[in-house]
This record gives sequence, C-alpha cells and structure tokens, in this order.
Amino acid sequence: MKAPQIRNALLIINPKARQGAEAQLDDGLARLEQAGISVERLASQGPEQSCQAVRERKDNLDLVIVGGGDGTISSMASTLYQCDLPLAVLPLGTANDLARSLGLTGALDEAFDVIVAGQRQRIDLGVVNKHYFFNVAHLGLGVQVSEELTDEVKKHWGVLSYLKAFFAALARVKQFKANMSVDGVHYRQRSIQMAIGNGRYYGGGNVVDEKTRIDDGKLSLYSLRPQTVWELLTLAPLLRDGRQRYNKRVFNVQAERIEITTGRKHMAIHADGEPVAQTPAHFSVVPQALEVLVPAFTETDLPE
Ligand SMILES: Nc1ncnc2c1ncn2[C@@H]1O[C@H](COP(=O)(O)OP(=O)(O)OP(=O)(O)O)[C@@H](O)[C@H]1O
Repeated sequence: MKAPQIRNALLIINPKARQGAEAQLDDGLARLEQAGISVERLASQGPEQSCQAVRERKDNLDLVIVGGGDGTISSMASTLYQCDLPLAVLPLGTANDLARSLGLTGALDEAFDVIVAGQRQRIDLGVVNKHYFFNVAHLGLGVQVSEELTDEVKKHWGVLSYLKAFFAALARVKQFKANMSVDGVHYRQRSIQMAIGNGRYYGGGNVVDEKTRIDDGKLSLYSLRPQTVWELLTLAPLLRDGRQRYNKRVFNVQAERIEITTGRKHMAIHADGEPVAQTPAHFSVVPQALEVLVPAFTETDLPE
C-alpha cells in the first residue's frame, strides 16, 4: 500500500538503547530532509515522556520514527495505536526483533531508505491483560532470561547477552502447572516455559513458530513440557528456527484468544523483554492494528 507523502515526522531516540547514544543519524536525517520530510528530534527520557510527546503533536504528524530496541518501541505501542499514527523503526537496540519481523536487516541506511520509499503495511498487536505488545510474551524460563538481561549486560555482551542470560536462567528454572483455554478449548499441563507470539521473532532472532506472521491475525503459543537440561539443549536448534512443533516435548497451538491461569500462584509475564502483567492472563490480538513502514516487498514477500 503506497500512502500519501510524509511531511512531518517525530523522531524519538532512546539514548539507553544499545546503539541509541552513539548512532550516526546526520546523513539519514539529511536524506529525509531532501525527500521533503521535516523531522523533529527528541531524546527520550522515558516511555511517559515520549508517549506524551506523540499525543501532544498527533494532529500535525504523519509519522513517528522510533530509534531504539524492542523495549522502546513496545513502550509506545498503545499510544501509537490510540493515535492511529504510522510507525517507522530505526533499529538501535540489542535484539531488534520487531525490525526483523518487518523484514529490516538492522542497517541504519536501509531503515532511512524505507522511510523515504514510504511503503506501508498493517500489522497486528498482541494484548495481554490490556497491555499491548509487538513480539512475544513469556511465562517461566523466558521471564527468567529477561530478568538476567540487565541494560549493563546487554551493553557489554550485545546479541550474545541473550545466550548468556539463557544459561544463567537454566540454573533456576522451575516447572509450573497451567490451565489454558485456547479459543475455548481447555488444556491442563505442566510447563517450564510458555511463549505467546504475535510477531515472529524474540530473544535476538529466535522464531516463535515457523508459521507465524505479524499480520496473520493470530497468536502462536508454545509450551515446553518439563525436561532435563540436556533435552532442552537438544531442542535448541528447533527453538531457534520455530520448528519446535515437531518435538513431542513441546505443546504448540495457534489461536485468537488464550487464557492462562496458574492456580493460586500469580506468575510474572514479560512481553517484548519487559515485565508487564501476571497470571491469570488473557491474551488476544488486534488484527491490522497499526501501520508500519516496511521494505519495498510485495505483501506476499514479507518474511514468513
Ligand atoms: N520510550 C523510552 N524512552 C527511554 N527509555 C526507555 C523507553 N522505553 C524503554 N526504555 C528503557 O531503555 C532500556 C533499553 O531500551 P531497549 O529495550 O529499547 O533497548 P535494548 O535493550 O538495547 O534492545 P532490545 O530490547 O531490542 O534488546 C529499557 O530496558 C528501558 O529501561
């Protein structure tokens, strides 16, 4: 879908994102200027401030460009959705998983090309207990992994920090009992990790399910049954590519609505790497919620 000319954009940069402070943006911004796009630049001090900046300017904006990682972009999901403003991503974080789901390679030049070209695509948003997310929400092991991933660890280790955090989290993983309602069908099981994906990628390029697309109107859930560390390690290549459905130690399903309860115990839920909710949890999807700028593929070429 080719949209009207973009004239006014707000660029929000998170200096705390891994590449946020030192990113070289001058050439890219000059290209936007040449293309007739006037850009106001804002260094974000926090989600509240950047969301408020968008709300205050919404009537005079054609585009919000967010320079940061998944945490930054996710913190603005609900405001972008409510203001019905298109989003462009400058991938300046560590994992940049939303950028991957959109088909961006991570190169800044390319991200500016995408803005100039102006190709748009509507994508879905995931919702957990009224909180919007782009990529994947977790219970169990995935939560412990993101607890290990402090901003300092990410700055120091880069994308490898996800692997480091995974091994640290393995040492304290515990099984839990979950009751699930998946589009009205009930399941009860023990698990060590549940992931509910709206987007395709999480944790620095792992695929939640090979069939998942960020515009398919569905959530993909996988749950890892209790297993030994060795079994879990042998599963790693399948988990990386989203092919875990082929292993019997994994429960896998796609749905529009998922409810999860964990008995009387409340369990933390992290989405896009941030703590956002706890069980009991209700997951759903808002199809075609948000317009984003994407590389100039046809819709059928979008990453599968
Ligand atoms: N809108 C925002 N403005 C300023 N700081 C933010 C904002 N949103 C989140 N933060 C803080 O900045 C930190 C880093 O941001 P972010 O998660 O985007 O980058 P990253 O951790 O390098 O990348 P990724 O999430 O892709 O691995 C977050 O952990 C959070 O503390």
